Amino acid sequence: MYMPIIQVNSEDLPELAIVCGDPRRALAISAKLQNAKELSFAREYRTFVGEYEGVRLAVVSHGVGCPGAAVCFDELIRGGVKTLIRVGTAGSLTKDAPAGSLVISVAAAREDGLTKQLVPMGFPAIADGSVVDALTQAAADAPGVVKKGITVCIDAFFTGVVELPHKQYKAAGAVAVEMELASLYVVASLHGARAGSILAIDGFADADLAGEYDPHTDNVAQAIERGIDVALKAIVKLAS
Ligand SMILES: O=P(O)(O)O[C@H]1O[C@H](CO)[C@@H](O)[C@H]1O
Ligand SMILES: O=c1cc[nH]c(=O)[nH]1
Repeated sequence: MYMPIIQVNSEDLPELAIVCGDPRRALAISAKLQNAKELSFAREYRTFVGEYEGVRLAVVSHGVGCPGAAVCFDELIRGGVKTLIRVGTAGSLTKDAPAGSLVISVAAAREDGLTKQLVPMGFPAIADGSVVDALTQAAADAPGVVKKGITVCIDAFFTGVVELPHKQYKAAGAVAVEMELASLYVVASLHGARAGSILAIDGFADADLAGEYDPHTDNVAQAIERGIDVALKAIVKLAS
């Protein structure tokens, strides 16, 4: 079966996948695979396949925001992918997870516009327990701060004239903010796939904590690198 948006044939897709926003990050992850092969680069969707420690996986970029990412997740799952780990970046809501930390997301608050068009708002956007466990075990030896918690998925990155709900989610104990996990968890649940995520913190998203935003530091780059390594180790655990 041909997946018309990501432009990949289902016959070429393995059952495990790492997904990420940035096509350049997909390329960087593919460089850690054996026998890596690029299948397509259509719009923001760049797809590689390869092996890591003998396990076949795909690495696919999904771009920024739930609507575009959901198209990618939907096609991957319809193409036979059964397990997806998102390796992303996020803004922190807690002093306990400063820039350079890693966050394992257990569930996402649905502050996006897309998933309400798929399921009623009462439906939770939740990570799969086995994926969370695999990420937690894989991260046990990772240096630096690794925090586990609820994340917020929201469409707005910059503020307009309406106040964003970051303060309320921070007060409720959410740990980080990003832009695609509601769609990943909802689409995976709707189609019987399992999904989870590890996020590198690139600054504070809450105005009370935020300083100058610079996601391009060595500290953040190293956290992304650690997140990729944790996700690859988790993929191996989930394959067995
Ligand atoms: O680093 P990625 O995976 O792109 O994730 C985060 O970064 C982007 C915003 O800069 C959004 O896609 C957000 O979810
Ligand atoms: O969505 C995102 C991603 C990274 N950092 C943020 O503050 N927000």
